[in-house]
Amino acid sequence: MVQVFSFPTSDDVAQALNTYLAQASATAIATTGRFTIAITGGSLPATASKYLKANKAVDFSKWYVFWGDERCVSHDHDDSNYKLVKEQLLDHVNVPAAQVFPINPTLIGNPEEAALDYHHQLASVFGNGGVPEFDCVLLGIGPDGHLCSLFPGFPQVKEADKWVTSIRDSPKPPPSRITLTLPVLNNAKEAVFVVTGSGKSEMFKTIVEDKDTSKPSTLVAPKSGKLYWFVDDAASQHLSAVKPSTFKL
Ligand SMILES: O=C1O[C@H](COP(=O)(O)O)[C@@H](O)[C@H](O)[C@H]1O
Repeated sequence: MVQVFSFPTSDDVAQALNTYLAQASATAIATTGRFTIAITGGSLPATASKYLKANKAVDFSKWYVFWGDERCVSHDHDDSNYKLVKEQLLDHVNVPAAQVFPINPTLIGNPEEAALDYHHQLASVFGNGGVPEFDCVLLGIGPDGHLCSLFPGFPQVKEADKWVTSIRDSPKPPPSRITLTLPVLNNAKEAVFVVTGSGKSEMFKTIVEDKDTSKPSTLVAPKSGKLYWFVDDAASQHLSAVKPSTFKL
């Protein structure tokens, strides 16, 4: 079930995400005792965390936090997606340090090794038996239609076996990165995109309505069928055939 939820403002998106994530977390914890989530960088962490970080009903002690992609920089670098999520969310909530899985900072000079290490970090939580099954992957889109560090026309988009891959020539700086692959993203129980602002409105339509498969974001199609788009009206302004749904859980 693909659903687009469009809200008047980005603040409304932040409030709805708080509601959604609180419920998704509670459901997963009631079922499995934990909530596993992959979070990306860019503009998403601020929107997703705005209300969530103060939500006392969420049991963050049961969260296991991974990154959808990471730039090969130190943890305190301004380009670090870890730093971003730490400052926006993790510094404000009680996720145990042992349940937070950033890139190994000793391997940032070697993206291939860092990707392999990240595979092992995933395996330490999900086991080696099969593709990790996140409760939720929280994703953004780039203006070119990329997601995570899967860029249009780059071979990483076609990766069919590895859970984590690397890139040394990212068209968006910094050039060296690691990223979860589509097999992992599409094995998530729920995939949630967040898009705000008019700047991405054309690309949002290209992905959701035109289904342009040259854009990596179009290729996110969880086997579970649960794909949600949380967007503001500025981002959804060009939709015509796709009608946003009323948000309710
Ligand atoms: O480089 C990246 O870009 C995308 C999109 O970022 P945004 O700033 O356009 O929202 C992001 O999802 C990804 O994690 C990041 O590494």
